[in-house]
Amino acid sequence: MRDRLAEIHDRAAQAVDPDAWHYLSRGAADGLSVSEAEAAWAHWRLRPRVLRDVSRVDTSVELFGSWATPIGVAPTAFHGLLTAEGEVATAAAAQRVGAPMVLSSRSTRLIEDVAAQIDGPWWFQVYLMRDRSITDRLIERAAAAGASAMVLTGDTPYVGYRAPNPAAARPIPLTAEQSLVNVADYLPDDGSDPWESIDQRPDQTLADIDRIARIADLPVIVKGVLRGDDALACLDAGAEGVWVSNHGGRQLDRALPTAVALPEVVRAVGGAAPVLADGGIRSGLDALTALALGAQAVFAGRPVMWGLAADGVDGATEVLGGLTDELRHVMGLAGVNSLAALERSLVAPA
Ligand SMILES: Cc1cc2nc3c(=O)[nH]c(=O)nc-3n(C[C@H](O)[C@H](O)[C@H](O)COP(=O)(O)O)c2cc1C
Ligand SMILES: CCCCCCC(=O)C(=O)O
Repeated sequence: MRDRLAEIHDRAAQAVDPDAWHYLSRGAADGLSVSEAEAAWAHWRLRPRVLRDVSRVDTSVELFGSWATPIGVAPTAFHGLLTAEGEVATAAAAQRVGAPMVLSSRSTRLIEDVAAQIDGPWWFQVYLMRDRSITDRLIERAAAAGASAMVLTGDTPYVGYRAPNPAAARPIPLTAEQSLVNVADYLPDDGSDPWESIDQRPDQTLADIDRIARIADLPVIVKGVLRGDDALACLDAGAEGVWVSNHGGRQLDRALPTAVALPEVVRAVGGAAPVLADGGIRSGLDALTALALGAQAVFAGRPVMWGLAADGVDGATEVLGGLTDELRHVMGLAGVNSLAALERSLVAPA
């Protein structure tokens, strides 16, 4: 899949506006975390089992819904930059593969139009916006449209510093219609800058977990956790899952790679709740490593965006389907035929 992904990546780079490409590719500050994320998975080695019946390898998983694969779509903003159908195309690809889809609060298509593509559950990612009532309405709409969980992103009290493209006229080449599609009806009509109402809210706290769970009447997973003690604090505050992530290296540069932080979080949680993970997942081997380290599901951010940009629904389907096929293949080679059979003893530090 790595070769195929490299090819999709290169075609995507040619297909999209250079400023959009800069937005999706860049990391925060010096870009250390973004460049470390992929390589960190290869610091683990596999300890396969032999003579296990792997004539059928099952990748299905139950996790706030039933899925054919534990490799899902991480929430990423502004898919309208990549393909005309935006998140509607992403959802169609997730539906084809049976992958969990997490819709970003910053989508460029109506929540209801995206939900209509999926015959079953999906999850909604929550950003707490300056005007709390706008966030609350988005949560209510997502729940009404069929979301089965809320993913509260905890690592973005404000957006990390990302060097601008020196040649860019605008940091993100979005139309106002794209960026405000879900919130236009709630904005003040006094001529003020709409971003003042919907910008990130820096005073978010653990108490927001319970608040969101009550508004949605759904489980809340906290995304962006990199420490065991923080995972426990989130669970104590009412979270029903934690998601290990450094936001694709776009928030706090030098934050730990997921491949390093995941074991500490899994140990601390001790099976009390699901642990999810993202960051640098580019192959079935990366996914297998994360799942054996104790993640119940893993998510791809940029690779899905590359697929969308290169080939719309078909491209995103190829990425999700290709990663899943490769996971199935390497599970068999490791001597495991179901996700339940994956366990920590299958991996060791290099
Ligand atoms: C262009 C872009 C936009 C993103 N937008 C969001 C977002 O709206 N909400 C969120 O929680 N995370 C967002 N993320 C972070 C992803 O959910 C995920 O943590 C990260 O992309 C995983 O790393 P990967 O790109 O190496 O797979 C974004 C990432 C990228 C690259
Ligand atoms: C300028 C608004 C960016 C919204 C945050 C999207 C995101 O999480 C990311 O770019 O990363």
